[in-house]
Amino acid sequence: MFNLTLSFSQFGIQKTHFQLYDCQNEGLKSKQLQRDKQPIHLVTIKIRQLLQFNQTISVIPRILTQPSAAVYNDGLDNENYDLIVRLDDVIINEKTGNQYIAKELLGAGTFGSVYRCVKNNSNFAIKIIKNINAYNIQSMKEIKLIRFLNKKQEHESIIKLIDYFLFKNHVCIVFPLLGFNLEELLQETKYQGLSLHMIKNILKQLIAGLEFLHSLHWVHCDIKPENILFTDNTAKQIQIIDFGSATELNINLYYYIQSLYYRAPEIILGYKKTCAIDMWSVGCVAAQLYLGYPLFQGTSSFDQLSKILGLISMYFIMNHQIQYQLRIDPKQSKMLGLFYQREPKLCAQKFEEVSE
Ligand SMILES: Nc1ncnc2c1ncn2[C@@H]1O[C@H](COP(=O)(O)OP(=O)(O)OP(=O)(O)O)[C@@H](O)[C@H]1O
Repeated sequence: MFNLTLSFSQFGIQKTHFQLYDCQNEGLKSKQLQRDKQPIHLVTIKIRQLLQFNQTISVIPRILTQPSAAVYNDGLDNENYDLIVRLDDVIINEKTGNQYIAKELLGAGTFGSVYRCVKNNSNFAIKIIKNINAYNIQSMKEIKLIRFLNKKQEHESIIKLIDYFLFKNHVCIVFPLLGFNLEELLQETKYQGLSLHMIKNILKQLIAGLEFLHSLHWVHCDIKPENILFTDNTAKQIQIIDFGSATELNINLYYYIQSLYYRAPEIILGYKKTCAIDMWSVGCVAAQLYLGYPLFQGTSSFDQLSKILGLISMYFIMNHQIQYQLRIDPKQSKMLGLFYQREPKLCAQKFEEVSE
């Protein structure tokens, strides 16, 4: 909590709620003003009314984390075990003294929330893992793998690790700040799909990154548009992120991996995983970039499999004329050719053929 001279614009642009405290009454008079619930002019009037009393007003910085109510870890965490982070909170690596100042929430996933932070005028992305034991263990594996990959080669398609530490019982992983992800890019196109030239550029880099990962006998296990980010706004270079689900090739898992729309049939059927499961996801991503929407939108594992079989069997059985008569989207059928090549190099070749 800190004192400041109020300026209305400071409040007008808030996306989430903020709290006002009357210092003369030491926290007794708390007003939670929610922009979603009250029109902004009402909020402004209330602030004006408060100012007329010529009181010193302190503002608790805007909470970036959602939900924002304190529940666990002595009030430090919310109901999802996420650390509650406020604007300008300092996230410190106690060992090195590195201080990162929280600026904005970039995204939230299963394992934690990612914030844009600033240190010495440079931007970083910090993934703050939920305070859950299994997730802590998983995040340590993610750190170990990215360190291993970075050490082998600073591959341009793989995210780099900058720092990691424990802060208020949360594992924090510091990455370079990247640009938008492929899902956000599709959103920008109003889900109309990208040009073949752009898809080709993205896929080449994605396949090169996976080829490198697979050559070291690791499988990413969660390739999807949200985990492929451009390094900056020029939208030229991509990087693969989120190695939290990655596993070594020879380790058998007895639970479902991969996000449903990008899940390979052999995983749904319970067969042993190979690097080819990542290539299945690449095929799904390729189709999505072209079509603008996910090719197989199953509602369950079973439904996912039946959607895959439905489309693939059509590809086998029907010639182009029949496809046209049945009004099958020719874009969909064209992209299906990609699914038969699950070896990165051959897939790249096939893509060249398809996109010519
Ligand atoms: N380095 C980065 N720069 C910019 N944004 C990022 C960065 N890392 C992650 N993000 C954003 O945060 C989101 C969540 O990150 P991430 O996938 O690592 O979290 P997660 O908890 O492992 O998610 P999931 O539920 O997919 O496993 C991403 O989709 C992306 O939009």
